[in-house]
Amino acid sequence: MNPLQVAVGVVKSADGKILISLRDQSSHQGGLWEFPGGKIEQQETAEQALIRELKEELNLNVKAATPLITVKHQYTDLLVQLNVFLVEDFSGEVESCEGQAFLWVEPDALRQYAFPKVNQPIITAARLPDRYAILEDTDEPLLRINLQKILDRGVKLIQARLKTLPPEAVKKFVEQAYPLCKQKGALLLINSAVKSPDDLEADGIHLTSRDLMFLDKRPGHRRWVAASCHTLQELRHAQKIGVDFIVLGPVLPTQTHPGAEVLGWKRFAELVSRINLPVYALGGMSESSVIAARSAGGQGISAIRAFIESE
Ligand SMILES: Nc1nc2c([nH]c(=O)n2[C@H]2C[C@H](O)[C@@H](COP(=O)(O)OP(=O)(O)OP(=O)(O)O)O2)c(=O)[nH]1
Ligand SMILES: [Mg+2]
Repeated sequence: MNPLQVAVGVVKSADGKILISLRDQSSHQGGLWEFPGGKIEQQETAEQALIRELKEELNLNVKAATPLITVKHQYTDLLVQLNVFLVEDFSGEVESCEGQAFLWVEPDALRQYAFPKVNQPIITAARLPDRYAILEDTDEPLLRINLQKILDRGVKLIQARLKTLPPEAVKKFVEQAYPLCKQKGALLLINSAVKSPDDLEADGIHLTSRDLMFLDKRPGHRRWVAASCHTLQELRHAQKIGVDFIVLGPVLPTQTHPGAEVLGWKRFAELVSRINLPVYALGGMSESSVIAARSAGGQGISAIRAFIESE
């Protein structure tokens, strides 16, 4: 059966708040909060439907929208596909055209509201940025310089992938790095290949694909859990155990692995479409690849060099 196609907007104000509205009691999934939107009509693109629905429901004029995430869900009574857009460019004051309640909410507070079940990955996508920097092993002074470069570039999500640095040096580095990240409003995740990652204070853990496949449930005490994936099997396992977001690659050839087999954007898009999770593209990315990643259904890009080399 073909899913019911729905266009949905994560509308973000200039001060970073997100618009949610209350579904009418009598509607499907009634009484729950939602991101505004509605059914795509015949002969309409998802974007046209989004523009029409946001005008009809809230009197908002959407000026630009970029794809954020697509999720599919089988309710007992209905199969839906939500085509979600990020809307940062709009005009008009929000009005409740259908008498519904609405609220502007901080992204991190979205979890406190009751949404339909399928909305969980949309909430995660709304809270995450479009760039995920990987901080690689190198000697310590350079590591600090690289972290500073990443932070100065405004990247708000960072993975410390310190696989070969001795545990004491990792601990010392993370103790300095975490407060710096906090100061800049950036999240710091520790790669699971680090010895005793649980002893380090940070925002979460980034599982290697190997560690991911060994787990049969989400490491519970972590605020954020991410994972590296290369195959559909790994993606499905990550979704099953409740990982928050994924890094998938290699998408394009890299200087460090010239002959390696890559997915390409087409296969990346296919794989992303099979799961309901935010996915960052890894491998051969530059800052400008964000647009390609988002068009392919991804959350954005993950990279090592792109954020420490000069633009
Ligand atoms: N708009 C929206 N719909 C959602 C969300 N989450 C979710 O499961 N849905 C489901 C509920 C509905 O089955 C379907 C969207 O339908 P809708 O009720 O918004 O459609 P519409 O605005 O065209 O409504 P109507 O004209 O039929 O009254 O998607 C969400 O965050 N926003
Ligand atoms: Mg609607």
